Amino acid sequence: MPTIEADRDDADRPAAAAGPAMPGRLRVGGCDAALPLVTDRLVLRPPTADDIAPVVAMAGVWDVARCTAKIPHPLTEQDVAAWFARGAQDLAGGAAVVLLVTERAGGAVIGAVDMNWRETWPAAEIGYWIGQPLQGRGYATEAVRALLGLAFDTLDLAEVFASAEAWNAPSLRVMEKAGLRPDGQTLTVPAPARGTTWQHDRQSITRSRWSQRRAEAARIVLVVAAALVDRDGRVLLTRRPPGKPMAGLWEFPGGKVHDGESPERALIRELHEELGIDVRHACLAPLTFASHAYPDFHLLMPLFVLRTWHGRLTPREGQEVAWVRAARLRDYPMPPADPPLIPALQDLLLG
Ligand SMILES: Nc1nc2c([nH]c(=O)n2[C@@H]2O[C@H](COP(=O)(O)OP(=O)(O)OP(=O)(O)O)[C@@H](O)[C@H]2O)c(=O)[nH]1
Repeated sequence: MPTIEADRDDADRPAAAAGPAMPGRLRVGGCDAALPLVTDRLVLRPPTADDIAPVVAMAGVWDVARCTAKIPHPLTEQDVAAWFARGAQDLAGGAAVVLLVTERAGGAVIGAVDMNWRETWPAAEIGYWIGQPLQGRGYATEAVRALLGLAFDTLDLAEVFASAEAWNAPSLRVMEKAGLRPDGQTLTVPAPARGTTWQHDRQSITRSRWSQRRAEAARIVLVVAAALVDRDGRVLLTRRPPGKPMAGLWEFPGGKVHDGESPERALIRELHEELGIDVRHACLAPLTFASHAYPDFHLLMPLFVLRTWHGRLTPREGQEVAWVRAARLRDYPMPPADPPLIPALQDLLLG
């Protein structure tokens, strides 16, 4: 039975020890600790014994195991316990990290990531998997981005690489979205579930490229939005149409502020374009704002409250609309920037 992570001989480590020291131990817990990693939707934390059963249930599925370089099939509780023990040892030794991917809301374990810099320092190899019911929601990309932050910000590594089979399009897409690119090297990778090895094209990202992407992502995009409130105190949400980023999510009507426009003028224009209504500047009451780091830009979005407008409200872009009671706003899935706006609206409307 292959183990979940093959033992590796530290003597094989390249002569990196001649240069600066390998990163030290990562501190876990506490406000200034490196771990856990927290993202919009996830907490990435070291495993505990309570996680063995859920991990076996998820990673024991053939369609998960067959794509990884670590998971044997069938998978036993002993395999997972050994993997966790090895992870704890590596974490303590400052050589690698194994983190479970858990949902911030509810704390359920949904997958795992690992990063190993023992043999490859000052580069690191990463791996990731998400359990089947939760695939396709961008969790792996979110987790990998957090791992890159750990690699470059905290551990000061020079490069991070990963690889996947050419048929594993979802995994390759995760790398692409996280900024990794094919670098012309090939890797021989174990495939324990299949009892073989694979030749993979390696994909990587250097620290300088990652810093450059991060600087681009810090670009502030000013978007302005309105909470239209009707006579019954309900709030208008509109649904992002198919084909747009974050399609299907419910948001406040509005849009980007163009060069030379004030936020109020931009909002008046957007509300006319999107909903066919005419709005007077004096009817826009500033309420609160959203400030959120999306992967490729930083959103700054003032939210105005609007109770009076002229004209018949008509969704002009084919978008779905809903009038929602303040107490029900959280029932509507929104872009990640929006939920922090809800308490201010509820305070205003529910008193
Ligand atoms: N209007 C609006 N945009 C929001 C909200 N929350 C949020 O994250 N956004 C983001 O802010 C940006 C709004 O820009 P937009 O609506 O003018 O642009 P778009 O991407 O839909 O299309 P466009 O670039 O073709 O104009 C989008 O990235 C959108 O996802 C919200 O509540 N209302």
